[in-house]
Amino acid sequence: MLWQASHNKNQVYRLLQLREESTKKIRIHHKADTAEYKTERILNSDISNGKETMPISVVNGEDEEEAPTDFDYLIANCETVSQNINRTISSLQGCSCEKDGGCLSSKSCKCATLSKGSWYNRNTGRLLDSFNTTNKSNLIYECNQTCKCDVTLCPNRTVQRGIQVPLQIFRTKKKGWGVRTLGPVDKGTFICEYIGEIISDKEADHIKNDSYLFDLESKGGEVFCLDARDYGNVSRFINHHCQPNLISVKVLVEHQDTTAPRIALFAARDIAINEELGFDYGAKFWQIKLKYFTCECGDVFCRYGTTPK
Ligand SMILES: C[S@@+](CC[C@H](N)C(=O)[O-])C[C@H]1O[C@@H](n2cnc3c(N)ncnc32)[C@H](O)[C@@H]1O
Repeated sequence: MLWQASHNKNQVYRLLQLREESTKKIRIHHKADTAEYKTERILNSDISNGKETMPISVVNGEDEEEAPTDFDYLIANCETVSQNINRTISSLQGCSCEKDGGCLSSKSCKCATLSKGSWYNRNTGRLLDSFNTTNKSNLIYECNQTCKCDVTLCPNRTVQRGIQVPLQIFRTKKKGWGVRTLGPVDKGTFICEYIGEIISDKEADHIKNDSYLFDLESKGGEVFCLDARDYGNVSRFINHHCQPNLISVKVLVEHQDTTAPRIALFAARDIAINEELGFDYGAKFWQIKLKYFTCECGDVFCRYGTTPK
């Protein structure tokens, strides 16, 4: 009887082992097969904990890594030491447009005049093709707290309205975490802001992990960087791409100190559902990082891969 019991126990154990092995095989088989059959674990249904306008889920169909928890999710830039940024309300210029009537009309809207034009489509809020994204000193002045326009109707408040497209953090094959869109996105759509801690360029020279830095490149005055290592949002997971589907635009909202603009990421072209998002980290990043790893963007025109074209 004892033998029988232990025999049965062994059998059950072996059966369980076999089931586990076959499950593993199925998972591996599916992994090697088409992406559609991948077993994807939902690790977090909203890493922002309700802070964003839309939930940001985290999934992993590649390895055993759990959702990242080593940073604080913020939806606005922060400082851990006070920086020399002019945030006085008296230096803020706003428009006197009634309701939404005049906003974005260069003739009467002060914010459009400061922006040297109107750069958002008044119906969709999308960035217009006419905005020159290659000139990094171009700035968009969104309407602010001193403007007379109606906040809900004003067409010059795209970035301050927050994320409007469903985004997901997912495990990539070769680049750690990445971000993709769960719906199709039209060219010019605001995707998300690059959030981080505002630090001076001198502080940036001495930080241990420089992988999450975004250079604010100011001409004259203080030079700041955004460091998303410890404080950031979904954008800290967006990888570099040599032919990116995102472009960055400097935007001023609640203060107009041009040395510390907000960084908004917009769709550089139409983006397909489930497509990974990427922006160009710039030559400075790769000058340092090429000593340690090469670009895995996989584009035929990749500039920093193992076989640069
Ligand atoms: C701002 S983080 C992006 C999120 C990162 N993948 C993660 O898992 O947290 C930048 C780091 O991601 C990786 N990365 C980003 N783009 C890459 C690329 N095109 N090729 C290889 N690694 C990349 C590098 O390790 C880089 O230092």
